[in-house]
Amino acid sequence: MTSPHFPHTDTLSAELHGVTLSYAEGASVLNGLDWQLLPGQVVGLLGRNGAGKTTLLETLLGLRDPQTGSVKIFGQDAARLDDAARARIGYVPQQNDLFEGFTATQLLAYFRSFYPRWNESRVEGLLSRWEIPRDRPIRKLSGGQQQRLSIIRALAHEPDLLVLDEPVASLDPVGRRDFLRELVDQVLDRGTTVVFSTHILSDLERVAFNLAFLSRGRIALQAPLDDLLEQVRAFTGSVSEMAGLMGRLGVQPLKRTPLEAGRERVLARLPADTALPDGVAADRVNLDDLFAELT
Ligand SMILES: Nc1ncnc2c1ncn2[C@@H]1O[C@H](COP(=O)(O)OP(=O)(O)OP(=O)(O)O)[C@@H](O)[C@H]1O
Repeated sequence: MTSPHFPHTDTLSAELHGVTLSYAEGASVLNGLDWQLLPGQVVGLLGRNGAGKTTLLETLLGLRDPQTGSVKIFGQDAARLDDAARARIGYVPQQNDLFEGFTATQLLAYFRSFYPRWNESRVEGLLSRWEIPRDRPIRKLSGGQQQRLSIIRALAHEPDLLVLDEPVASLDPVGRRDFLRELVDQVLDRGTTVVFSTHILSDLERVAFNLAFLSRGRIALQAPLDDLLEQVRAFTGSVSEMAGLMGRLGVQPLKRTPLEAGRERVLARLPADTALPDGVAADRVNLDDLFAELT
């Protein structure tokens, strides 16, 4: 999603290589993870509870130090970003970190002072449209109002990289729709790179997202949602039939699930226009199936 008026850059928005991270008392959460975010890409990060999405997003932002590997944002070491690069990032954490004693007006005035770029008319528009009380202490706002304010703060300085950790968790369906519309506008207007984690799969289907599946500490697969729905198929048969079929099609299974009596279900991504051998039944999968099988 790029157009000629965006500043041209070949630099990756974010780049992680061989990233391993474990917490002091646990097994590794990220396990040799490689990941790239291209400029203008919109990526939905999917993973089960506890898979490590928050850990990954915090590591990507340089807020956590991995034990091994490298993390770069706009080509710079994420742990040592200069001020100019920092000002190009917007972040909505899972637990909002708004100063609770401030009002929305005070909070936004405070953050405005840090950023060379600040879109006041967008801020004003969103505050009104999302009906955020401006002069009440933030701790007295509802969870959804606080989350909206956190989103406004992250959009206000027109970031080039926007990272959102479960941004819609406490929004009602109308709030989620408004938020997604705003996100799409941001991407269309500015070519922003966006990555966000969510469990609400129907929201992902509303925008032409790339999906990244986090499983066992790695990005198991990243691809445009439309391509996945078009190309991924489920096959069922004996283990030997499935091995023969995958060989004939020249594809690696994405997931193998053992069934009774020596049979298995195999999920595979077929190149576009693959002709299936006669008599082979292939089921289409939906986003729920992909989430269940790939995370
Ligand atoms: N500060 C911490 N100290 C120790 N362990 C942690 C810490 N934060 C997370 N973990 C553990 O790391 C794993 C990954 O947690 P993380 O919050 O990154 O997952 P998640 O995919 O974001 O989960 P959810 O979908 O439930 O928000 C979990 O097993 C969690 O218990």
